[in-house]
Amino acid sequence: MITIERLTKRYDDDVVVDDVSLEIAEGAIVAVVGASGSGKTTLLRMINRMVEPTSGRVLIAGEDTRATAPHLLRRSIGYAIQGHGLFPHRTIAENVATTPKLLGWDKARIEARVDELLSLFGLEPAIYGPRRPHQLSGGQQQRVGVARALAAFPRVLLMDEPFGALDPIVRAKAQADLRAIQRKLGVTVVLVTHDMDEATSLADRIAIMERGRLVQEATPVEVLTHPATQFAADMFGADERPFRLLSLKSVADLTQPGEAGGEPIAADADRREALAALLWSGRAAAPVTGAGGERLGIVTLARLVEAAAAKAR
Ligand SMILES: Nc1ncnc2c1ncn2[C@@H]1O[C@H](COP(=O)(O)OP(=O)(O)OP(=O)(O)O)[C@@H](O)[C@H]1O
Repeated sequence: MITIERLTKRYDDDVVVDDVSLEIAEGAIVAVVGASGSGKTTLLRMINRMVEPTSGRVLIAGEDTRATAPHLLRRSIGYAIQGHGLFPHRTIAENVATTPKLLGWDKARIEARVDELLSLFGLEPAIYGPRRPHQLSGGQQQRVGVARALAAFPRVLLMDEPFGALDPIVRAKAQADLRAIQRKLGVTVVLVTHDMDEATSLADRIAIMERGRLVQEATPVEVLTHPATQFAADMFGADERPFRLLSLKSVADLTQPGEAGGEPIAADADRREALAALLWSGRAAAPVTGAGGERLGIVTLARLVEAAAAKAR
């Protein structure tokens, strides 16, 4: 749905994005990761023409982005950044309404859309709509930033470290919200992040940048188990890899018949959580329960340890 073809950006003699080609499927979440200065933000900003490529092109739904004036293109592509970029003197409702207003939607339609989005992000419209950004917490502002980016039904959402400033608990909630909302709206997301857990848990595919070049583009499992370069391996941390691999799948299909005592583990819990629960409580197995609390069997420490090995994928 987004086709990036031989995209290059040069500043004088500096090649900051170097001949990058990438296909992004409709409705996918792609995380772009890489060291600081590797060209992630520049790549992202070439998609909505905030930065004009030196050469190469971007197609969205088959259409060359150069066919549309940049300011019009940006109305059809959501953009959310760290620090939210909210207009401080506008209310939350006005912030979310920014693009619909530019598009000339009528008042009733804008109001309905603002209410819908604020509710979707767990912000009561009557309470938060009239407030100014400084009257919200960082996590709430971040959600407004994403709501604003989604207001005019973009097919593409670009996110540059949108959760970077959030504490781990709020961040996990924001990531879960994004996942749920993305699935609901079917929007294609390109997400620049420094957080490898975020990349592995949120993204369908991970694009790894190294000095302007795209060195690997693959699923999280592939990136973890078959990193294309030493740098790609280092990025995901040798000592973290087994745990990240475990976090990609639930315990459901490791469940086996048997009896075990103690606190049960939900079948949809991820395997990393299950391993932590067993290690922490000093058990070799735990009961597994379904959505309705029914017993499905047990998961053992041994199965989890087996599943953490690269060859187990
Ligand atoms: N307008 C510009 N003029 C000159 N050089 C630039 C410009 N914008 C970015 N660069 C350079 O391009 C390189 C890539 O920058 P970019 O912001 O894309 O990297 P990044 O991977 O997003 O980094 P970070 O993770 O630190 O945000 C950097 O070396 C940066 O200094």
